[in-house]
Amino acid sequence: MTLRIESLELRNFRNYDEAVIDGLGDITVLVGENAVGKTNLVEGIQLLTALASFRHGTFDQLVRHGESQGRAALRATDGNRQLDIELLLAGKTRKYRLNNKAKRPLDLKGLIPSVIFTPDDLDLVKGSNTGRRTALDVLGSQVNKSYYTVRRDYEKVVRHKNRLLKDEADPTLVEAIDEMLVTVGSQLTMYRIALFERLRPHMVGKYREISGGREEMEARYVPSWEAGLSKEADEPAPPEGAHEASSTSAPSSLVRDEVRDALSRALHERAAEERRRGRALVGPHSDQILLTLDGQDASIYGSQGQQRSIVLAYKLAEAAVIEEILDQKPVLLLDDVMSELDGRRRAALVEAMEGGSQTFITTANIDYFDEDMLARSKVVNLPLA
Ligand SMILES: Nc1ncnc2c1ncn2[C@@H]1O[C@H](COP(=O)(O)OP(=O)(O)OP(=O)(O)O)[C@@H](O)[C@H]1O
Repeated sequence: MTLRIESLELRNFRNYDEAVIDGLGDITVLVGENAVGKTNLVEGIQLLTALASFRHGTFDQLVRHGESQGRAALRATDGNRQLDIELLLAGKTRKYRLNNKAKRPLDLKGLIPSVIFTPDDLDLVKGSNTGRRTALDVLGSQVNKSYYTVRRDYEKVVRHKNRLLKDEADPTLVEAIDEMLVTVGSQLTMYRIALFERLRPHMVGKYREISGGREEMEARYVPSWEAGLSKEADEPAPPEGAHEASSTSAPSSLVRDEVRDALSRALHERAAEERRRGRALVGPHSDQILLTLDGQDASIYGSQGQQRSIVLAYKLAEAAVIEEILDQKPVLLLDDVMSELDGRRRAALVEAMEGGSQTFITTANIDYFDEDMLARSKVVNLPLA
């Protein structure tokens, strides 16, 4: 059964010294003027659910200025069990506890999944591939612990390789690290492709709904070694029995071997160039996610409104995939997005909010919400009295 957050507690977290918000229901509207701490609250919930922050800062930034330690905690229940999740911050470190027992972030992933939507998410379309890859990886890490570890391991390998290339190390050392890069990199690519193939149809469908079918949106994952292989790799992989392993469809061995070969070949072909340029060029850290509208690059040709629709479709697709894989609706964290959307898009968002997900939405202007909705929501005025 889906877990619902009942209460939140913050101590020396961002601009909060002590804050308790309880009696939370399906929809919580956080209202307040600029800089009162609406986004900080949403960030706290994201750290306790997705175990990551969309701000991608260091942990010491989360601690209230002038303090050495901070804490964020939530209590959730599904009617049967009660969970207390706690994040303890000290200096640059963070520690999690579940029901008073120390846990690694990995242990808590997927327990209470969440999807966050902020105005900065427009960068998903307009910005670089790095942002799109990161978004995919954050989703993958929430729904599959192996995805999380593979990605972490891959980042270590690339860091190591970049150090070797920068130091102009002996090519045999680079070749040795390339073997590891092929092993871990092909796994990460396969996880990404499988997850992407789950996400894509939801995205395309949601976009069609939001835009009223005026144009066709498409999304494509292009591995760094080029489009040649992506046709085979696009084949949906068969699920692998176990709930979690099937979550991002473990790759079939045929496709896995092809990915390994293509990656290995590209590394070999571009080894001299990598040495010359002093950095790793081939691998999933250079893969691309292309978004198009009627076949044209949406980042270049899409209007602001079309780009917003793509982001909204992406976020709704994320929520759908999480529900599909984890069999529970994610918490929706919507930070100041109403003002960015026109009537049709706002309606799509409200429909999603009313689809059974627990939702936290921030706004500086309560007028964006109709009375009906406010009557069904818990309205929290910030700053707290
Ligand atoms: N570590 C910290 N210690 C103390 N204050 C902080 C810390 N980090 C951020 N702040 C402050 O928190 C305040 C509120 O930030 P937040 O982003 O939550 O505002 P907001 O209510 O979402 O505002 P807006 O409507 O403008 O987006 C800012 O004034 C910021 O300087």
